[in-house]
Parts: sequence; C-alpha cells; structure tokens
Amino acid sequence: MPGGTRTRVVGAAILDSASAPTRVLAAQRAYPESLRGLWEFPGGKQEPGETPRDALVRECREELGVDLALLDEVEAADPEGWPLSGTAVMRVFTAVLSSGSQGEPSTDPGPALEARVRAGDDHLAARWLPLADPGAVLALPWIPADLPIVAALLELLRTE
Ligand SMILES: Nc1nc2c([nH]c(=O)n2[C@H]2C[C@H](O)[C@@H](COP(=O)(O)OP(=O)(O)OP(=O)(O)O)O2)c(=O)[nH]1
Repeated sequence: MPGGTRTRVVGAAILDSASAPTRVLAAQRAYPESLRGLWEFPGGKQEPGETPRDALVRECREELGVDLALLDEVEAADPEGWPLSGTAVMRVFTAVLSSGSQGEPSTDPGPALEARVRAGDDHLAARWLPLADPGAVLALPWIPADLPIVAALLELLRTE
C-alpha cells in the first residue's frame, strides 16, 4: 500500500537460548473480545519515529516486564512484514531475555529469567512451548495470521 498508511506491528519470538533454543514463548491475548484467548507473539504497534527493534523492546518491557536482547528477523516475503488482518503488517524478531543489569545480552537466560516472564494486563497467560514438538506449537489457537509466521520460525530454527 502506498503512502505508509499501514499499521506497523512488531512481535517477539522469545527463545530460552540464543545458541541452542528449545522453547519459545507464546502469549494469550486478553483483548479485544474478538482476539481474546488467541495466542500471539508479544509485541504491539510501532510508534511514529521508532525503529521496529526499539518498539519491540519497549512493548515487551511494558507488557511482560522483561528486557530483550533481539537476535534475527523472521523474514517475510514482503520487507515491510507479514500481512495481518486489514492493512496491518508485522515484523517478527527472535530474542532472548536479557538480565538488563549490565546491559549485556545473555545468550542463555536460564530458568531464573524464564520464570520472570509474567502475563500482565494485556495477556491471560504466557507459555513456553517446546520447539521439539512443532505439532504442539502449531496446534495452539494462534491468531490465524500468525500461523505462517510460526511455521517460518520453526523452519528457521530447524535449519540454523
Ligand atoms: N502483538 C501482536 N499483535 C498481533 C499479532 N498477530 C496479529 O494479528 N496481531 C494484531 C493484533 C492487533 O490488532 C495488532 C497489534 O496491536 P496491539 O494491541 O498488540 O498493540 P499495542 O500493544 O500497541 O496496543 P494499543 O496501544 O493499540 O492498544 O496486531 C501478534 O503475534 N502479536
């Protein structure tokens, strides 16, 4: 769509480890009613003047109370991102939790950091899904537009 009128959304595929990931975090939306109960990548809308990566770090801090170290983009065919419903597009990045204390990204956050993730007001639940069981990951009731992204993520991690 010309003129940059698309809503730009960013989402994080938060992994338990950068070097040898075994789990990815999914979050269950609390609102709006039409999306309540469906699963998604934590994130939200990019604000004017913000880069996608800055927006994603901000959103995850606000929604989950965690700091992220962003890794790679789960690339869509369209460089503007994956198509969502309406005219929205979403760019998705893999990430790990960062301790935030030294400003150093952690390559393996470990159980203590994983346990730190809390579903805030925006989410009913947050769940770590096993990457070794792609069927179980895909069987979750994701927002329908997310399914091709989840499949691409699983493929990306399988071939890394
Ligand atoms: N965060 C997120 N949003 C998604 C995903 N898939 C998908 O279709 N969406 C849609 C749902 C929403 O219509 C839109 C994101 O809006 P949002 O409500 O999360 O954004 P926000 O936190 O900035 O919220 P707000 O201030 O506008 O209320 O993108 C996904 O995996 N993650």
